[in-house]
Amino acid sequence: MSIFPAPRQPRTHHTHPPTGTLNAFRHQPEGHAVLSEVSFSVRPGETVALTGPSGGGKSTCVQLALRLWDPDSGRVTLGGVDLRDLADADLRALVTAVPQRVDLLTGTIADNIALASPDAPSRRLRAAADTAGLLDSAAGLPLGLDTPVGERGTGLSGGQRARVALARALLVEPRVLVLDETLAHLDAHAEAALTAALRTHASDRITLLISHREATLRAADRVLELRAGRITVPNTGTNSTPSG
Ligand SMILES: Nc1ncnc2c1ncn2[C@@H]1O[C@H](COP(=O)(O)OP(=O)(O)OP(=O)(O)O)[C@@H](O)[C@H]1O
Repeated sequence: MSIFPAPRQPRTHHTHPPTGTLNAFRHQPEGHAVLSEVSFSVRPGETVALTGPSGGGKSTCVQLALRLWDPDSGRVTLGGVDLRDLADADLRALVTAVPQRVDLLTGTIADNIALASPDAPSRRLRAAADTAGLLDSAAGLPLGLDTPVGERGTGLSGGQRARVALARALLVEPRVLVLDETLAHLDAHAEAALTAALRTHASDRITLLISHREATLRAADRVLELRAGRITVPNTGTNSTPSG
């Protein structure tokens, strides 16, 4: 699985990207192969949706991109660099996952977005909130970023919390944003709209998202279906040309 280019990598990685192939991954040495010969590349700016039946290996795939695990054979690369060769701190700065259940603290929505990037200028914070849809009337927050948040996020809906979590992740400016059904708390229309907004504001950020919803899959550049640990429908997005 190759994700490229990594930020601040020399341009040569664009022209000679190595192929990242995940030959096999098992959760336990004696267990069944959860992923087999999963090989795909994602280009800067692309939004790739992973879909497929339960147990197909979607979460495992994004967990490998976060290096929660290492493949048994094969490799996962970012900008041509094997994730195993990146320092943990570098990897954490490059690849950010939005958790399904985000911890919110007492304060305002702005305070909560800023948590991971306290020094970010307010204009960037506002832009992240805007992309996450928190400034839209549809977000249902008349006080916007000044909306008070109770302990552990009380007072906010699941969808609003998901948007705050997303804005917090965007403020970090990761090169790879991972959404493992994070937006499932939103209704189908809102999830698709947010996916489309993320794609519009992607610049060279890569988004890997897991979703089952048709509208969201249509909003992605490319859809990969994982069944029993294999990609069964590679490169069949509705919006894109095939990736190299
Ligand atoms: N920590 C683990 N230890 C052992 N097996 C695991 C572990 N996590 C996942 N598995 C197994 O790996 C396979 C793939 O799981 P994974 O969560 O990646 O699938 P998924 O496509 O994301 O499914 P879902 O849509 O239900 O979340 C399943 O057979 C699952 O039981």
